[in-house]
Formats: sequence, C-alpha cells, structure tokens
Amino acid sequence: MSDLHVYDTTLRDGAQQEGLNLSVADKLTIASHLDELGVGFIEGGWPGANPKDTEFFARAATELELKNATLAAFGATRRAGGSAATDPLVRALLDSRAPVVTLVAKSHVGHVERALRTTKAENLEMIRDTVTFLRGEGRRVFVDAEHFFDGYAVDRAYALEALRAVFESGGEVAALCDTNGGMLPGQVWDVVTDVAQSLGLTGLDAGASGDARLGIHCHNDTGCAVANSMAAVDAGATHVQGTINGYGERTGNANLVTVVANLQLKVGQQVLEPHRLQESTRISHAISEITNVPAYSRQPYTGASAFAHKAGLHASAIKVDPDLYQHLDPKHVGNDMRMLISDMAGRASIELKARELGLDLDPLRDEDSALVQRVLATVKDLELRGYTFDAADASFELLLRREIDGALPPFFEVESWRVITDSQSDGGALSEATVKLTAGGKRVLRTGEGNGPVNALDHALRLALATAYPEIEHLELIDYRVRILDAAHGTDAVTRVLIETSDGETTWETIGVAANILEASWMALVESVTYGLLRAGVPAR
Ligand SMILES: CC(=O)SCCNC(=O)CCNC(=O)[C@H](O)C(C)(C)COP(=O)(O)OP(=O)(O)OC[C@H]1O[C@@H](n2cnc3c(N)ncnc32)[C@H](O)[C@@H]1OP(=O)(O)O
Ligand SMILES: CC(=O)C(=O)O
Repeated sequence: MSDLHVYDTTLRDGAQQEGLNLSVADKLTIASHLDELGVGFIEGGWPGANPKDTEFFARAATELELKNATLAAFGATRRAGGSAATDPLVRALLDSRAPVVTLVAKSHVGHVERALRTTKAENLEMIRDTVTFLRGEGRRVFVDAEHFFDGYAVDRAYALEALRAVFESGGEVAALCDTNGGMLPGQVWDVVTDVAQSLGLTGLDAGASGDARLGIHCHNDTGCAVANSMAAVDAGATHVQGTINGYGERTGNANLVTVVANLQLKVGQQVLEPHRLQESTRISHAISEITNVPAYSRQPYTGASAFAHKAGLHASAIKVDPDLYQHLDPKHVGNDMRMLISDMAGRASIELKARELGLDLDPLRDEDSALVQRVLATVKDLELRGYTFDAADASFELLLRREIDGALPPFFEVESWRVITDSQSDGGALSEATVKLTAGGKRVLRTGEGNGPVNALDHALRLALATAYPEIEHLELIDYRVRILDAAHGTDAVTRVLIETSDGETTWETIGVAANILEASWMALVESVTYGLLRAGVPAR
C-alpha cells in the first residue's frame, strides 16, 4: 500500500456547495461510506462554528465506528492578538475529541494584511502558537495553507515562511491550497517542486523520515482540480485532499474518487485496497442519494455514462475486445459497460445490447443476423420520427423482445382508450379515462379518474390490469417528461413522452412518440407496465 494520505473533506468543504445541506445523521452516514471506501482521513466539519458540526463530532465519538479512517476537525488559527489556549474556536477543536485537527492558515501576504488586518509576523505567530498548543494537547496537526499558490506568486519567501512555521511547531502536513481554483497543472507542478526542494521534502521519504508532508487541496475553477492534484502528487505532495463527486463551493473541489482512481489505476500508487476501489461507483452513488444532488452521469470512472457506448463503430470494435474503446476495465471501479441504442448504432451495437440483456444472438445464424438487421432498421426509422432509445432502455428491450419468438409474453391486448376532461365548479379540472383491454382471458372495461388526463389514463390502465396482474400494484410512475420535437409546428408538433417507473428496487424509462400528446403518453405508459411485468418475471395470464 502507498503511504500517501487520502484526505476527504466532503463533510466540510464539500458541504460548502450551493444547495447542499447535510443533517448530522446525513454526515454520520456519509462518514461511514467514506470509511468503507478506505480514505485515510475524514474531515467532519468545523466544530464550534455551528451547532450541527459540534453535534456531529459529539455523536461521532460514540456512534461512528471507523475501521480505516481517522477523524479530523477543521478550524482556523487563533485570532490575531489573542492566545490559542484561550481562543474559543481553538478550544472547540479540542472539545471535538478528533485525533487530527486541520487548521486553515494564511500564507498570502495580501490576505494577512487585508483580510486578517494584521502583520506578517503576527500571522506566523498565530500559526506557531495554535499548532504548538494543539500538539501539546496531543493532537496531530495538519495545516491548510490558504491561497498558497496565489500567495507564492506575490511573495514566495513569505509563503515558504508560513510553511516553515507549520513544520517547526510540530505540524505534520502543510496542504498547499489553490483556494480560488485558478491554477493550471504546469503551475502547480512548478510550485510544488520548488516548495518540496526548498523545504527538503521530497516524496514519501520525507513523510517517513521527518513526519512532515506537503499536501494539495484544489478547487475546480479552471476545470483542472483533479489534474492539479495529480501534478502536485507527481511533484512530491504526499497528502491529497478532495471531496466525493467533486462537491464544493463554486465549481467544486477535486473529485477524490477520480484522483484516487487515477493514482491507483494510472500511476500505480496503491492508495486503496483494490476491493475498496471496486466499491467506489456504489459509494459515489450512495452519497449522491444522501446529498440529494443528482449523480453526474458523465463523472469519470463512476458515472452511469462513464463506460456507455453509443457509436456503432465503437461497438463493432468492442465486440472484438472492449479494451479497444475503453481506457480500462470498468470492474476496477465497480462500474459496468453499457451499450446505448440509437440511430448511431450498428449491428454490433444491437448484438452487444442483446447480450447485455441476456438475449444471446448468434450473428452467424441467418435468422439472428436478419433479426439484428431488422431491429437496427426499425431503431433508425423510429429515431428519425422522434424516438430516442438511449434515454429509454426499457422500450428498446421490448422492441427487441417483440422480434424474438417467445421473448415477450403477451401480457394484455389493448382494444381502446378514451379520456375526457371536465371543468369543475371550483375552477379546477378533473379527467376521466376509460380503458378497454383483454387480460387474463377476460375483456375488461375500467374507468379511472385523475387530476390530469395522463394521471387518469394511468389509473384506468392499472385498474384494468389489477385482477390479472396484482403485481403492478408495486409499480410507481416517478417521472414524466414531455418534449415538443418540432417547435416550429406549434400545436401540430410531434410530442415525445418519456416515463420513468420504479418497482421500489430499480427504475426504467419508456418512450412514446406521436402527434397527439395523450397518444404518446399512453404508448409510454403501456410500455412502462409491460416492462414492469417482464421484470417481475410474471407469466402472461
Ligand atoms: C477557504 C475556506 O473554505 S476556509 C473555511 C471557510 N468556512 C467557513 O467560513 C464556514 C464556517 N464559518 C463560520 O461559521 C464563521 O465564519 C465563523 C464561526 C468561523 C466565524 O464567524 P464570525 O466570528 O462571525 O466572523 P466572520 O465570519 O465575520 O469573520 C471571520 C473572522 O476570522 C478571521 N480569520 C479568517 N481566517 C482566519 C485564519 N486563518 N486564522 C484566524 N482568523 C481568521 C477573519 O479575519 C475574521 O476576523 P474579524 O472578526 O476580526 O474580522
Ligand atoms: C482551506 C480551504 O478549503 C481552501 O483554502 O480552499
């Protein structure tokens, strides 16, 4: 295992993201996930700055059983002109009982003079006093040198002096912060190389011999936070900070999952045990659920689209060897390869998608080859008419199964449907839908009401199927999206409806396209229920 520190600040710097608000319980759950991922340090927040973070540390001390990670409490150096021993915020850091304290300290003269409104000498004293005090109280002390790169550009000697003050007082890590996120990888590499040489800290040996490490903490304002972190490690940093999914203020922090995967799978530094890295997709998504920030599908390594292939030519090469169009095997990070079906698909895309769905087609069999060709032609024709199968995987599976003998049970047969909407005396409107179909060997006619026509159709369809297929009770329509495809036609335009359905375990998307919005909605609804029955393994009745 590499000795490099993997330091997570999701619960502190990540929580500074606009719109992200974590309860204490959320923070405790996220900390457990981070521990499971195998990060070395979890920065839990700033005790004393707000009651929530103070409570987090109090509860963490009794409720959180960390198996891998060490908890760090974040705070600032003592106030100018005061003393660390009597500073209430420094006291709160001690009270947190976290074994590591990470202090934010100024290293930029402009910030010392204009933000702290103190002297350069007093700022160095604030660092020395606070680090010495906390070390004396038995804490490991890390220091985030705020605005280090900008400060280095203005006054290199002073920026280095601030770092010396950290190490001379017993600080273990000085993390160079690109606080404003404006750096580029070459600049970071040059500065870290110079700092490491100037302070005699080169590579992991420095950590081993002198218990002194350079760290890196990057923000993503140039879109380079991960690249900057990699450059810093390459130049000698042995402690890397970041957040899960790149959460953070403004454009976010370095995405720690990406940094770790890069270090492990590209640079060959084993910073996590391989079986833990394989949990990174699951954990990244689990944390998205808690933060309520939708997972970014194009996130490197762990995004749902990170190994999704749409182009037919790519699929044809992948059929021979997935490595031909993938930078690595997605299993290293617990992700999966997926084929997307669209008008950019070729025969290979259909074959691979069928295999992904457990429907093996043999291209050497004339029958299968003709089927693949037929499905491909249908997909291209439907996409021309407004379908988009890469957003409606379930509808593609149904299309494919309809072509394969016996692959789609004939669950029900729709005879007709109708909706009417009445204005109400209170000013609202109520819809009523009637559906006629045959299911379970019986002709059924049911009426459903709803606050809109699609809602009414959904109710009527479920009522009509309920006797033959009580299993549909668990299906829930969770999203309904409409897009007008040819805006120039106004109300004559073609409408595309995408419906997302859940059975409580998984979700799937189905599509309907028609000139009439209700017809498009009905198509997507019927597909949604049909797919739900298929997934449940229900036989046709
Ligand atoms: C780059 C970063 O992300 S660092 C982390 C930033 N995170 C946060 O700010 C979130 C938590 N912050 C808070 O809850 C509050 O700002 C608190 C509790 C820390 C302080 O609140 P207040 O006492 O009301 O002060 P306020 O926020 O207005 O100003 C901060 C004070 O700290 C001082 N300060 C700023 N950085 C440092 C530092 N590294 N060391 C010591 N003092 C500092 C400022 O000069 C200012 O002092 P002043 O009150 O004499 O003007
Ligand atoms: C400390 C910190 O979060 C920063 O300087 O960006």
